Amino acid sequence: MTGASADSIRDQAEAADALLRVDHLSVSYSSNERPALHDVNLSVKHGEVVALVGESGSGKSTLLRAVIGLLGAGGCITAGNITLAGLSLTGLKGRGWETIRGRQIGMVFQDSGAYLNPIRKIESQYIEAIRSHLRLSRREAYQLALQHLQEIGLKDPERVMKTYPNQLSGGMKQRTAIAMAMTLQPKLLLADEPTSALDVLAQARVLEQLRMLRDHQQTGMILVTHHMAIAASIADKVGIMKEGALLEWGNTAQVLQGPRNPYTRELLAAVPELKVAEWHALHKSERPLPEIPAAGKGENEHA
Ligand SMILES: Nc1ncnc2c1ncn2[C@@H]1O[C@H](COP(=O)(O)OP(=O)(O)OP(=O)(O)O)[C@@H](O)[C@H]1O
Repeated sequence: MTGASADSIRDQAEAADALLRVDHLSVSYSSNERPALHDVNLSVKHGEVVALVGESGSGKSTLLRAVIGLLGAGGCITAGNITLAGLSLTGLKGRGWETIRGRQIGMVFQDSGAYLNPIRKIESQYIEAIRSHLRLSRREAYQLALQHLQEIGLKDPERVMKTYPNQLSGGMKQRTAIAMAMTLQPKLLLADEPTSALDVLAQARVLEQLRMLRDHQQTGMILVTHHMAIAASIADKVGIMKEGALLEWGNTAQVLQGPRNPYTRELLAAVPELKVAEWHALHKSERPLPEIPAAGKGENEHA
C-alpha cells in the first residue's frame, strides 16, 4: 500500500467518527474575486483540539464563521458541506441555528468582551444566556455563573456580576465572555484568538479552562492562533492555512517536527524555538516540549 493511500484511508476512518466534518468547503465574499476558502477538508473528534495557524487573511476566521453560520450578508458557501454529529449545517436557516449556537457550538472571538451588551449588567445577561439553554432556576444559574467566573480567574465574581461591561477592564470582559461560552458546555467550541488580548497569566488560566472543558466534557475545539507555543501546548492536530487553502494537516508533533509543506517549514523557521519558560507557563501537563527545527533569527514574542 502506498503512503498516500494509507493516509487517505486513515483520514476517512478519522472523519467517520468525527464530531465536526468539513468537506470540500469553499466560501466567497461578494466583494472579493478570490474565494476566501477553497476546497477545505478537516474533521474534529469529541475531545480533540485542532489549532489553525496561518498568515493574516488566510481564511481562518472565515472557516470558523462558516461553521457557526455567521458569514454575514456578503459571505456565501459556494461548495462543500459541514456536518455536526451527522447533522448538515450547510442548509440550516434562522431558527435552526438558534438550537445549534450556544449549546451545540460555542464561539469566542478575539474581542468577545466587546459583544457583551453595554447597557445590561453582567448578571442579567449571563443568567439569561444560561437559562435560555439550560433548565435552571435563577439562583442555580447565578451560582453556576459565579463558579465559572471564579474558575477563569476573576477574583471577585460577585462584583463582576453587579457591574456593567464598561466598568470592567478589557481582559476582564474577555474572560467573562469566555466563561459565558464555556458555561453552556458546547459540544464544539470555536475560539478565534481568544487569548490574544490577555496577559500571560490570564492566558494560561484560559488555556487551563479550555483543557478542563476538553478533558471533562469531551468538548471538541478549533482554536485559531498566531502563537505556535499555544498550538503546541494544547492542540492534538494542527492545520496550516494559506490563501484560503488548508496546506498541511496532521498531528501536532508531526506537523511541528516534520512539516511536509514548504510553507509550513517557512512559517516555523520564522519563529524562534519554543521558549521552555513560555511552554511551562502555558502548559501544565506532562506533554514533552516538541522540538521545532531550524529556528529563525532574533527574538520574536510571537513564538
Ligand atoms: N466580511 C468580509 N467581506 C469581504 N471579504 C472578507 C470579509 N471577511 C473576510 N474577508 C476576506 O476573506 C479573506 C480571509 O479573511 P479571514 O478574516 O478569514 O482571514 P484570517 O486568516 O482569519 O485573518 P486574520 O489572521 O488577520 O484574522 C481575506 O482576503 C479577507 O479580506
